[in-house]
Amino acid sequence: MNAGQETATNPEPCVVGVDFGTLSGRAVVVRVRDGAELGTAEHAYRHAVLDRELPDGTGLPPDWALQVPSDYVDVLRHAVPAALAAAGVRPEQVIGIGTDFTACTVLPVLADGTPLCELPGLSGRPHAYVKLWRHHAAQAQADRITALAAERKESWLPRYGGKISSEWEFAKALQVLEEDPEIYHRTERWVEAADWIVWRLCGTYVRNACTAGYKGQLQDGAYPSRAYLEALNPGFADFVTEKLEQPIGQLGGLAGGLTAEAAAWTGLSEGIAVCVGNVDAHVTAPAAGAVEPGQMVAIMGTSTCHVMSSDRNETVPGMCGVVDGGILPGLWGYEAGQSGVGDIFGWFVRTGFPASYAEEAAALGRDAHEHLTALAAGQRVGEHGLIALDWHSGNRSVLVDHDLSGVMVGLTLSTRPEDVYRALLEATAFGTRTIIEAFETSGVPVGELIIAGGLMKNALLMQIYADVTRRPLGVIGSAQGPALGAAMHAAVAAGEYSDIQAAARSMGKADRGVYQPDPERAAAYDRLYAEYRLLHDYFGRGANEVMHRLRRLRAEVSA
Ligand SMILES: Nc1ncnc2c1ncn2[C@@H]1O[C@H](COP(=O)(O)OP(=O)(O)O)[C@@H](O)[C@H]1O
Ligand SMILES: O=C(CO)[C@@H](O)[C@@H](O)COP(=O)(O)O
Repeated sequence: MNAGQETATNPEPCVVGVDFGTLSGRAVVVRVRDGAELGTAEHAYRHAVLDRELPDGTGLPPDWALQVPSDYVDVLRHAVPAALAAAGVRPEQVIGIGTDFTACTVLPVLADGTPLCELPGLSGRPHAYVKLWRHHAAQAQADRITALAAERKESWLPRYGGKISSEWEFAKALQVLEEDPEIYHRTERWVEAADWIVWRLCGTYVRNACTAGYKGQLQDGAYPSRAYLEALNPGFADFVTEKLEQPIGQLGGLAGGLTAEAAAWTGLSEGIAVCVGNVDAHVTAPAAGAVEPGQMVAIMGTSTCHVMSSDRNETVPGMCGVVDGGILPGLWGYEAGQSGVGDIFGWFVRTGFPASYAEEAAALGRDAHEHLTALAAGQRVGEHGLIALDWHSGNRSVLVDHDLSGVMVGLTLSTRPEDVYRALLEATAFGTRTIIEAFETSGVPVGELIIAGGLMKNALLMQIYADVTRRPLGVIGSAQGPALGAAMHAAVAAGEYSDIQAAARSMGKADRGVYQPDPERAAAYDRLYAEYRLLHDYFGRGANEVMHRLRRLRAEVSA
């Protein structure tokens, strides 16, 4: 008997979680009692990521990454009914829906939530679209935001490890003001996609505490002041009061009831609980059962987010933020990350996978990643003679600089694709170790590492992370960690659990210590890591500004 058949006769309450990722949305139907995942479905965004041109062919400069908001609604229309059907669950059994989103993924809308890119005459204007989290073209604005905050000793700056990212709400909004003032002035609300989708579901705009804190610089109940914003750019002075401020909803809180329109899209019942929005990485921590201080969850997919709660509030260099209750109520939530991980492996597969390898992989029934991984798996540590920097999508922690780029040292005429691939896997592990060390040297202990996300299927990568970090690695017990986490928050919003910790105890899943560090390999990796840190500091901390010079040259030439 499959899960669907089982539940067709079982009236137990269920919740739906929807995870809005970089390329697709995934819905999962979850049983409230024990977190059993009864059915799931995925819907790819029709426009994926717009990084070269708009749908009408208007070209985009380098470092842009946009999305089309109607693609998100299509996920509600397609993935949710398909997940329900796969689960064999009747709509009346579903008592709540929760969502999570990539972040900071942010869009300009009118006061009623209409996206500007849907207005007549604006479909050819890049700044009218959603700016995806990995839109990195606001680095110049981010640099000014950081420099001015440092100069004025703004109290919120240390909460972000001393640097504000170009990925976040203020840098992206300032870019709109400075590059397309008309779009800026027509923007009535500058809204996280995480909140926009909840707005679409329940008709109420509630700003979630997670993105407000991590991406919107809301600390101790206040945003950056008007005087600070005015000093950045006089036209930006009223950004907070005019376009950003909104009542804050706590994670797991009730945003409203499902509207008739959204009930028709999803096939769910009108009026069921719609949970306050949340972020993909942050919802995954309770899904992996990580509700104790010091349990770090790394959500490894196209990028990696490291999230951890702690009872200590310390300044950790290059944090994406420390937010009170930012992951779990009552604890300080820390977020760090790497902007490119699976994306870097994907880039190499697209550009460095020869036809002869593709033929061999096809004959063996492997995809390109599986083939390169299998070829690289037999190597001893250091055998390929390579060391790489994992900055193909910039550096999010601890340097917080998206104008940095990738490096590969040690290439020879005998270097093979699997050597480069393995060096890239290792580089991302060194990036994670750099982040863990930043926590520990700042007085925030990291006890345990639990991995979630699509990359946990790569056993070689997991073993490399255990060896490089010298930590046992656990893995989440779900292929849909974020969607499960979103569903768990929905169960809290629907009143089935008193808080997310209680939901995590019944619904969260992880297998602890699946990968153990090997002392010999760990020692060999220490030597390579020392080389990584040399390159990291040399290219990343000002000794050699070549990466920035190359960016400028590229910008001049493309202009
Ligand atoms: N076997 C593999 N080993 C390493 N990387 C992989 C493998 N298969 C896919 N990838 C990479 O994983 C990423 C997708 O991860 P996933 O978790 O599915 O997506 P997302 O981050 O959007 O949720 C892609 O960037 C792809 O290049
Ligand atoms: O930055 C965050 C969360 O703060 C993520 O949404 C972002 O890295 C995107 O994550 P994915 O790689 O799509 O899983």
